[in-house]
Amino acid sequence: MTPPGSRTGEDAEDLDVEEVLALVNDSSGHHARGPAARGGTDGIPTPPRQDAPAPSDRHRATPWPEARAVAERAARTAVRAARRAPVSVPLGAALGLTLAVPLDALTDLPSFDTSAMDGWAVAGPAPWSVRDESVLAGHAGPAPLTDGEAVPIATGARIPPDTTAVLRTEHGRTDDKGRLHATRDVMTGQDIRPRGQECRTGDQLLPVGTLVTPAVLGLAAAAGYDTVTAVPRPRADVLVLGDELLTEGLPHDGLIRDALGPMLPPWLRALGAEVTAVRRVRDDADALHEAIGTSEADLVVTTGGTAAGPVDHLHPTLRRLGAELLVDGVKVRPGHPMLLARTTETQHLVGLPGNPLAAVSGLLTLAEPLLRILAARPAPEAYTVPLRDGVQGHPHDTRLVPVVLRGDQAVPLHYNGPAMLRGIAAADALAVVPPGGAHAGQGAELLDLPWAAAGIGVCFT
Ligand SMILES: Nc1nc2c(c(=O)[nH]1)N[C@H]1C(S)=C(S)[C@@H](COP(=O)(O)OP(=O)(O)OC[C@H]3O[C@@H](n4cnc5c(N)ncnc54)[C@H](O)[C@@H]3O)O[C@H]1N2
Ligand code: MOO
Repeated sequence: MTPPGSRTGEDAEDLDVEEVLALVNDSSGHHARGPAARGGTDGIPTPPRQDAPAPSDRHRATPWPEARAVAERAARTAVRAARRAPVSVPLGAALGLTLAVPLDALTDLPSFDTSAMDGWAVAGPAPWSVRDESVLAGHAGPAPLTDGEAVPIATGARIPPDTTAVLRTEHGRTDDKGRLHATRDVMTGQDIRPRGQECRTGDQLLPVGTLVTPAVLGLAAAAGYDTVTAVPRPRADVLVLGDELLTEGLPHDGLIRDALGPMLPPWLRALGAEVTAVRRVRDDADALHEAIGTSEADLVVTTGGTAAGPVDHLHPTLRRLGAELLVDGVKVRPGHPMLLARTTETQHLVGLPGNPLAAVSGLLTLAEPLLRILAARPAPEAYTVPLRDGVQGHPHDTRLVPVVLRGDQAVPLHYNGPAMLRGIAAADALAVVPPGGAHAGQGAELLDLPWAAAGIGVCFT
């Protein structure tokens, strides 16, 4: 095993989905846990990491693109350390997973010569005498035809031996003696799907690394699979911090509704995670320490407590746990206090700011790349769309602005303040607005939202 941090940054960049998959497949079950695995605790020195900021940069915010790259590298390091074995998952539970072995056909498809149409199986030239019985889908072994014979047949039924063609219902006419005639030319083999037309047993249908979509589930079932072998879903625990949060009813007396508890779990699932726990943690340093320290998840997501308020316990707690801060603030608005920490060799923590749109920003900046690599999902192709309206920029930081897609333009939405969800709830994507802003017509990179057309929005289970 390559020890974490021993690769050069350049090598680590080259570790792509295939290598992640290779590591998953070559699982040795090594999984460091507990305090000894926490860098810098119990007198164990923390080795220098290629994905940690240099000590002099520790308290400087990371540029937005770099923060995402750090999250990817951190995940690669965790994949190398964890070496989680591939899992066999029933088709009904496999949506959104990544194939860890190729999907090879377990059968010929079709597995028998099949009628492509409702009509008659015919043998030899017209006219044909028509048998009384019909051949239906699901029937086994129809009797062979002899020349001059026809038998009614349904779409999907087995073709009787010695059939020369299938004549569609609408292309046949029966005369007064009950003989069948064709109203147009009949080509040998027409409307017969020959066995193995789509694949032969053993053919590779899909390679390793394929995302399991609804169509993949359908293909796997057709090809004889009950389960697929996939990269295990990364586990995520969500810790919602804040004594001011209500879980029901109207805000009152300075208390507000928790917007993140309902929003984050399904969003994390759409990003490929299995959400193993959603816990509310009161504003108490010991409670937070216990919640993080006992989590067995690959990713702990906290909300709130990232800033320097009187009850913002996250930084001190991470220090107490001996966690290593890989990103401590990002040059992005909203969400700049977001953070990424390595809590153990195989576990990371993403600290999302409490303001709800700032939390979304942190989710897409840090949690998305981390989960994508852990789940061995392919990176989405970056794409840009012209902005219909200019967007004011931050002087130094990237801005993420909710947009809707209208025609071939992205229309920036109002209500994009850090504490607002009204814009993002109506949005198709977040536009990445560089420092200094963007003028009308300028192309902006878009981050798709999971429910928008291009994403795997089908993960809402
Ligand atoms: N002195 C400074 N204060 C703040 C700074 C700063 O740089 N210096 N940054 C501001 C920014 S930007 C943000 S974002 C927030 C981050 O705050 P925290 O992560 O510490 O979060 P909280 O203080 O706990 O909450 C902030 C805000 O969000 C509300 N909140 C929290 N959790 C939820 C939830 N689950 N659902 C809905 N709303 C939530 C909370 O009530 C606060 O209003 O810090 C600024 N301050
Ligand atoms: O993250 Mo804060 O303003 O950037 O809400």
